[in-house]
Amino acid sequence: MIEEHFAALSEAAGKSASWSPKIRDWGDHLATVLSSGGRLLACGNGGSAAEAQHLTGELVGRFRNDRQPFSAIALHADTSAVTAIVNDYGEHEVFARQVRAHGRSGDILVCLSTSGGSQNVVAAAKAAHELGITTWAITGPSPNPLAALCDDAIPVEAPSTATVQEVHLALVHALCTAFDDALGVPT
Ligand SMILES: O=C(CO)[C@@H](O)[C@H](O)[C@H](O)[C@H](O)COP(=O)(O)O
Repeated sequence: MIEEHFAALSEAAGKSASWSPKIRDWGDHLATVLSSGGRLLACGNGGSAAEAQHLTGELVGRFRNDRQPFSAIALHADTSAVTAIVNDYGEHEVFARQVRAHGRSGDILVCLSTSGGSQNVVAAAKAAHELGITTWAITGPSPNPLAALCDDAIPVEAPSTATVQEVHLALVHALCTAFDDALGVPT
């Protein structure tokens, strides 16, 4: 089973290289938005929450070398806001309400979901559309509701949730590479 896990990861990661042109476009757009004072929001559940926070951490901190910090928020990470929203408005509102609080027209929302069907993430994408926020989905196999709803999507065609999540981390790092390239951050 362990050997099969690595074989599945290797196959899925290899296929994902075909997304390089789109990731380059995303990195260019992200650099334009964040450099002009915009913000990136990211959301996901469980392992995808960890990937969302990984992405925002790279932007607020740094990725490959020193550069200015950028505004990026992982929407699961504020435990006081999360618990209050779930308690007062219901679990499906947990990300959508924070999109309305923190997002502005022209910002970018990255939605991570292995199933592409988590209702709280779908609700966040819908709230973003109402505000003129660009939505990007990073999901498991297509078709899925999130990929269909968002402005653009990278669906990872892999058989298990674990493999999809592992490829999502590689995509997050690829996006950070494209972002730093666009900004001319030295290697
Ligand atoms: O990490 C794992 C499984 O590997 C789980 O925590 C998983 O992320 C959770 O079940 C999520 O709720 C799944 O949501 P999603 O990726 O389908 O949107």
